[in-house]
Amino acid sequence: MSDLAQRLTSTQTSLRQWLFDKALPIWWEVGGDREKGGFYEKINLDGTPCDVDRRTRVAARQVYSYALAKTMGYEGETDRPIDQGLAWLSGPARNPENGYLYAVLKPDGEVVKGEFDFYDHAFAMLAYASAFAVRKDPTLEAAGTAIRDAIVRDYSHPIRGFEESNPRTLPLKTNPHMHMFEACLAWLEAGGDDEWKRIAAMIADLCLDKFLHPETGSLREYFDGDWNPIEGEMGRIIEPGHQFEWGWLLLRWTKMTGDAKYAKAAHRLIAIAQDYGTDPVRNATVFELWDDFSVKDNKSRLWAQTERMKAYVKLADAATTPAECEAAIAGAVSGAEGLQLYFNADIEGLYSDRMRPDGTFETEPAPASTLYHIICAIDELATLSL
Ligand SMILES: O=P(O)(O)OC[C@H]1O[C@@H](O)[C@@H](O)[C@@H](O)[C@@H]1O
Repeated sequence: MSDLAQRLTSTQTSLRQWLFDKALPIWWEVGGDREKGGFYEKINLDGTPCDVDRRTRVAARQVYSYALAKTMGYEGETDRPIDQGLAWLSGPARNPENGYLYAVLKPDGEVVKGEFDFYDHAFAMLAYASAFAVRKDPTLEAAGTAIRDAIVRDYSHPIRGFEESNPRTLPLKTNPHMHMFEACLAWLEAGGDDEWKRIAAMIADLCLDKFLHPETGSLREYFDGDWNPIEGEMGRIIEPGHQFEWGWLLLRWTKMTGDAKYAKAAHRLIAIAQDYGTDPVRNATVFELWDDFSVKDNKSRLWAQTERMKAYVKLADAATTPAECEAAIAGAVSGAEGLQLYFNADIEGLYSDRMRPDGTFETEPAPASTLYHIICAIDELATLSL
């Protein structure tokens, strides 16, 4: 067995064990709030729940995580966490007057941030898609499409894409579009209707036409109302984690559409994130660059390592030669080894979120929102073989 094949098998095995034996149990047994419903936002490093304000995306992401766990063959508890997350989304987090979701709640359900947040709604649609994929319950499809149709009705940009609020506030952001795209792809895979396809196609083209820098092919974050990069420093920010994440999505979209232009864009995004946004010394993808590819913020968050893995898995899948495939697998394995650096908490199943530029980690509670990234990357890695 080659060295790479050995590293692949070893990361696949140890990550799956960590996920099934440690992480999924603790993020339900401790992370699920049996009393007030929903999920705790974080778990303290001593293994106790950290009962701070809750972002709605956390309940949505936990639904996704436990639905995916079920499809991965995890035999622990999945139905109860899925039910508890869905109950939070359709209960305390939902404004009964208009069906939109509040973005942040106090643990007792009091609304902290009630304004429309496109990002959290994208995750709610992803949650319904993943629950629908494992249950085929038509009420889940109805809930997901109801959110989508309301957003199309109330928040469509006059030309294409979506607004952040109505009336408009700027900047417009690529990040929620990325997660809307992700939700659309999840719905298409789960058998959703053609409107998901229309929106996915619209976002993919908006990405290629406007989000990407016409000369360098990098993806920027913040835009004015006409989809030009916003003036000043904000318009120059590039997140390597997002280059990988869009790369992963665009490669999936290439497979669905057969159109090579999306793959070309994805290859470039992944190369940028690797060459300029990944520190070989720490084996860590960093947080932010400027659009000339100099480093803006050298800390490394866990989620970006999972995006690196996911992007390389899809590159391996799309490879046209054995050498290309092997290089992509090497990228995925290196991402997996980078991810494992974050699994350094005393209580297994918890993790660090932020690595400092010197390679040490911030000591802080583990965020629940990260499990969704990890499980997706582990599931993707499991598809590789050498
Ligand atoms: O910071 P949390 O909420 O855990 O999310 C982690 C990250 O997820 C990614 O998919 C991106 O959307 C990032 O912008 C975000 O920061």
